[in-house]
Amino acid sequence: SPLLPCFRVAEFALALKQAGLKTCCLFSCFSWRCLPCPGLEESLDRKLFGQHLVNKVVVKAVKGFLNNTNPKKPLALSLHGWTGTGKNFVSKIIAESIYKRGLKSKYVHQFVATLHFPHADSINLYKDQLQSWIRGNVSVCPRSLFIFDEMDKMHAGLIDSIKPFLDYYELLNGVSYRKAIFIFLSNAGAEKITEVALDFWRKGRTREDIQLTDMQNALSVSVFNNKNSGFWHSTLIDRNLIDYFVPFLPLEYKHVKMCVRVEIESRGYAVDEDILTRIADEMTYFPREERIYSDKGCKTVYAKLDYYYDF
Ligand SMILES: Nc1ncnc2c1ncn2[C@@H]1O[C@H](COP(=O)(O)OP(=O)(O)OP(=O)(O)O)[C@@H](O)[C@H]1O
Repeated sequence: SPLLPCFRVAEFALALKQAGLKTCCLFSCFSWRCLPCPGLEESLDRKLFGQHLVNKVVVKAVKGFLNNTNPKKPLALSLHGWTGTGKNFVSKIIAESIYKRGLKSKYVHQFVATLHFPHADSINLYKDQLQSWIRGNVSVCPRSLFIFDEMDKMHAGLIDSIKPFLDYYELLNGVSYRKAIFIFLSNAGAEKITEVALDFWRKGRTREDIQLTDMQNALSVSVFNNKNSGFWHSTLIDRNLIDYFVPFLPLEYKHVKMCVRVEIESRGYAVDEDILTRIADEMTYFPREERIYSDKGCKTVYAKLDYYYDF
């Protein structure tokens, strides 16, 4: 039965409790979903539009990692793409597939570069704080998830301070980081991704023909060489500590319409096709001649909805 592992975990937890053992594992097991991530693939298929590469890589990476009882290093995913194409959205779906409380779980930790690390002259302080924060949280629960947003705005060098945690060490000062997951989000490489997508479009090939191999080398090089990427001179790439570069394609008119439809339905209103089209038409698209890709992805469609519907 697919529920069997759940019962096993519950039985195990109960046994530990009866034996008076209050361990982190006990708590973390209770707040996990059943492995291996039953909802991840289904959620991505249903909720994420126009990102066939993302579905493929994320499911493979996360499921594979969670199924491995003895990983040699923590999982490090680097999500790249244009604004509003779903990077935060996918992080949320991953968190929800692992932890019952999703992003609200106490084992999920989010950092936003401009919010948490705003001052260049405090970089040494941030390095210390970040290291002790990660160390503290992984000591409490090895299955912790760390999400770093706006990596392209992160001061060069800061991210290097977490390098030891991403590496292949069995233990660092008595703590193993091998079961943790690190997700980095950034706009770096978005131009390169768009270039590849546009090239396919101009050649009359479908978007779904784009393969990971069309993207990955180009992406890693462009991110590495971009001084503003936050990964610049970063030993994370240098030492191959990023397991997967995940490219988010720019969203087209039809995807914007899908986002609007979902939002109207989620607010419990009947979909008015006319309003839906008008909202999608109001978004701006690039490049200037072809006008294929939404320059804000799906990001601002929700605000536009408020204007048309009297919610
Ligand atoms: N590919 C997509 N499929 C379905 N919904 C999407 C997609 N992309 C974006 N959205 C919707 O738009 C919202 C904003 O997207 P999100 O915050 O994930 O963008 P982002 O790529 O993280 O942008 P930024 O780079 O500006 O942080 C999401 O919460 C989601 O509702």
